[in-house]
Amino acid sequence: MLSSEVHGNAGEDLAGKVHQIMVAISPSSSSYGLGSHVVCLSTWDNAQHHAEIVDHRQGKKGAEYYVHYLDQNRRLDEWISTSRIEHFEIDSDSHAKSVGAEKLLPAISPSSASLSGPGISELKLDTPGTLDRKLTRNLKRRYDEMHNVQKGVEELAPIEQTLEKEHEEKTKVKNIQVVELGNYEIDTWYYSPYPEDYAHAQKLFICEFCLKYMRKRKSLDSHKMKCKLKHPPGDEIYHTAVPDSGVTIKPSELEDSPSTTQLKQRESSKLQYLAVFEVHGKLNKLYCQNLCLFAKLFLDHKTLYYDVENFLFYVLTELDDTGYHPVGYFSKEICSVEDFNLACILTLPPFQRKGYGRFLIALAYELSKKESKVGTPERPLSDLGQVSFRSYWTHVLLESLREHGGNLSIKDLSLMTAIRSEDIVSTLQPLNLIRYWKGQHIISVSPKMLDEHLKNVTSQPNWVIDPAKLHWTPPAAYAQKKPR
Ligand SMILES: CC(=O)SCCNC(=O)CCNC(=O)[C@H](O)C(C)(C)COP(=O)(O)OP(=O)(O)OC[C@H]1O[C@@H](n2cnc3c(N)ncnc32)[C@H](O)[C@@H]1OP(=O)(O)O
Repeated sequence: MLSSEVHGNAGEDLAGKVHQIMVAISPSSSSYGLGSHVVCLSTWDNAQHHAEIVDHRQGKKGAEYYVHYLDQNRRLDEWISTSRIEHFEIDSDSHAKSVGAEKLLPAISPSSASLSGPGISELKLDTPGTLDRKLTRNLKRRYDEMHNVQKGVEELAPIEQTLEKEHEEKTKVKNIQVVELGNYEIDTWYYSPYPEDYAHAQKLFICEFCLKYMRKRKSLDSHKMKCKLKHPPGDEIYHTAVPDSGVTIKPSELEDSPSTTQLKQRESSKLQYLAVFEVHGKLNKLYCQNLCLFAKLFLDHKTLYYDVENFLFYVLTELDDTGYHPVGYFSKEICSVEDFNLACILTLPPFQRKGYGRFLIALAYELSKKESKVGTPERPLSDLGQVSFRSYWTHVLLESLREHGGNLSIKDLSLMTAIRSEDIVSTLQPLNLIRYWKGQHIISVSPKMLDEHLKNVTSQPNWVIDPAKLHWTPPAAYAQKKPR
């Protein structure tokens, strides 16, 4: 496949530029000033929430406000009409202070209050705040490290604070509201720095094979006639078939290239054929840039957009008789000095909570095993990233301990699973399976404790990756490859 077959865009002539958010009308024409605090009815649960006015504009039916719900993730920010604003909070400062304090410890645990909204049906978060008040600064730092808690802006170094504030300012209003990809129309979650001509389109049309983005359906239709890609432009490194029930078909039971008849048979028996493609950032730059811009619509934090050359992208696809349709991906730095085995991970919203995130995480660790390395995901982790990694680590570690009768050191476990020691400690400690003895952490576990914990894990399918079926060469060998 030639990389020139990937049709168009990414940065276009504006590569690397991040756009300013438009402010449609001046603050004076609004009855709620920017930054003021209100109580309003959200559209995602129709309940009252404290919110902050982030932006405003003149809509067809009057003033509209872009609000950030103070106790929620930014993916739930939205434009609402004045009729949804129930009242204005005069004492916004004191409220802001209390909310700021609550936001310090967003640790995620499987118990406690749940949260809902688009794409987030049951995210469970610890009720924060109480713990914070009891911790000294030192203890809190240790707690944060242990639990992957992200720092508040005020805790960052000055240069990081400036960058963080700039990032917040530039990305505070979601620019593109909807994307159409294949058979799906997907509501976006966050701002993405598409080039100026596209950055403020209400909706973008995206070719699901080359990820070129367009503003008009007719452009997409004519593009489809020309685009020859039927899968991501790279090498297939793994395939498997999974039934809807989540039980794995052994890769050995799969023929190498399924025929249309076989695919139809699978369809009737509700089998889903999955394939993962490795796409090299240097060999297929445009595709990878388009992928990053698209992924940013669902990733809150800074991510790479244009400097993709030093990364590999592992794109998970579902196969049907029209082609390989992307459902998620993760990126991996070719040479990570910090032992990161995954930079960014995304499952597209329509495919979330089906086990694909865990499949991709498991794949990232299988690649680390092939490299004889231990790995860890790049920080910061998003709330959904944390919950997914913690679930994967918990499951894999408990299973390994059960298999070996609990008689393993942290180092043994790390070598066996490719999970970094710090992640092992932070996973097993809250389960009371770690003791601190003579200055070190040691695993302290009985079969009964393991059985108890294992009863509570995994509601999602757990697709096992068969290392023997993984066709993959560690990245060092890529230095010699030429663009295709
Ligand atoms: C290093 C980084 O990249 S951090 C950034 C991570 N990426 C993002 O935040 C982008 C947006 N989010 C996503 O793309 C997805 O939510 C992912 C990739 C994090 C997870 O993908 P999914 O395909 O939904 O994950 P999957 O179905 O395998 O579930 C994994 C675990 O997370 C849990 N989980 C996933 N979504 C949710 C949710 N909304 N609420 C509660 N739990 C959830 C699942 O229940 C499962 O745990 P369990 O087996 O213990 O039940």
